[in-house]
Amino acid sequence: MKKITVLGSTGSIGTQTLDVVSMHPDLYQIEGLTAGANTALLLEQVHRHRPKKVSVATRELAEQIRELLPPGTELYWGSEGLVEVAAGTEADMVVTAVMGSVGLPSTLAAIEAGKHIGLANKETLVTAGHIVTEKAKKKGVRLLPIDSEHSAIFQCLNGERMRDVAGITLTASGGSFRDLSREQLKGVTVEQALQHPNWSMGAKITIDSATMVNKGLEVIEAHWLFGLSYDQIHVLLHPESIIHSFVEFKDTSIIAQLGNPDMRVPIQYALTYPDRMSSPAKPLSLAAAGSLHFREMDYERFPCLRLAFECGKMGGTAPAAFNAANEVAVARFLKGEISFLAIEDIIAKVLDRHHNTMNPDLSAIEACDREVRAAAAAL
Ligand SMILES: NC(=O)C1=CN([C@@H]2O[C@H](COP(=O)(O)OP(=O)(O)OC[C@H]3O[C@@H](n4cnc5c(N)ncnc54)[C@H](OP(=O)(O)O)[C@@H]3O)[C@@H](O)[C@H]2O)C=CC1
Ligand SMILES: CC(=O)[C@@H](O)[C@H](O)COP(=O)(O)O
Ligand SMILES: [Mn+2]
Repeated sequence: MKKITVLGSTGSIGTQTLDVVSMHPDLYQIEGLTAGANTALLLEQVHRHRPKKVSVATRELAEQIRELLPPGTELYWGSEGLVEVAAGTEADMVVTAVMGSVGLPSTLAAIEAGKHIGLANKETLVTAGHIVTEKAKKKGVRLLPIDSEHSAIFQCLNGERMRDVAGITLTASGGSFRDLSREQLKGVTVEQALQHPNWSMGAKITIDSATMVNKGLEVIEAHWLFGLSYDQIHVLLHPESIIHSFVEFKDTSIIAQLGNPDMRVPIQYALTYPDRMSSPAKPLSLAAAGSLHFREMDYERFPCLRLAFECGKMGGTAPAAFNAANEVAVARFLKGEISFLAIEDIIAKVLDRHHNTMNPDLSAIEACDREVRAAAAAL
């Protein structure tokens, strides 16, 4: 019986992780769960999966649910609560499915405690990739990718030698506004931005897909996960999201991973690795798909992707600054405070003013995150 903790169990990845766990009750047991503010869903999950420890975003929320928990369930809150649930149970694996850089300290704590990581929270590697990967190596824990593109690359690399790899290509759907010109982007609404063509995901990542920030974060995530240089990482527009990504080898052979867009597949693979099990996902019929399409990435149309590559190559605190500016700008867009195109403006302005610190430790990254958030909120 594998023991699993899910950080962010009430979100899109979190609920799908619990779906996978529920399909295999003989294989998995839930040790810990955390939510932000959705206490109603957390309570349902707690009564179903009986974790030993749970956490919510604030003390107030914790007090609201204290009496409603099954006897013996330990209750925590805030960032310390996340860390306690991440590190303080007997879990073998922690699935990191919280949204944003708030996931960093708990992921580090889980690694420090020797837990294997099912990594959905890409912001963790973007902000502190050098620290997270070094700690994972030192502790001998696996960083098993859940992000669909990285799971695809991980699967394509299975049994291969990294020295034989020429490069990898991450596919990008283009997001909700793939076929709109920059002129047409001026009038788009939050509701339109939240209509992803292929995937049903949390609000923040759906907006990130439309700005192509998501692919930018994924490029940096891939750099750290697979130890590849930025010149070996490419992005290709693929509207159908059926080829999830591919690896090109030195002999020109390409190995790709394909499937209908369904996150339960990469989530389950992270849980079962190196085994595979049957899945409720709809099998892919290439005959039914008929044709797949590809386009070169247009970096003028999607400038955030270019910025992400630049920040990745720069290193230091630049990727953390890129990420924090984006988190604030997206939250402001979702609240209706700024336009869609202002997300890019805010990121670009923040980066223009950013003083890069090379090889930052955790406190330098946290300071950068705080400073950039304040700057991005004021723009
Ligand atoms: N959704 C997807 O298909 C994919 C997601 N990812 C990545 O996975 C991560 C999660 O994405 P997704 O599931 O879409 O996001 P959601 O917004 O759907 O869920 C986020 C989760 O984090 C919790 N949360 C949010 N803020 C806080 C906080 N301050 N403290 C504690 N918990 C908090 C939420 O709690 P609550 O809802 O209770 O407030 C929720 O459980 C992101 O990093 C994303 O980039 C990667 C690939 C695919
Ligand atoms: C499902 C998943 O992994 C998302 O990160 C997805 O990649 C978003 O799609 P695009 O960013 O390609 O629009
Ligand atoms: Mn992805």
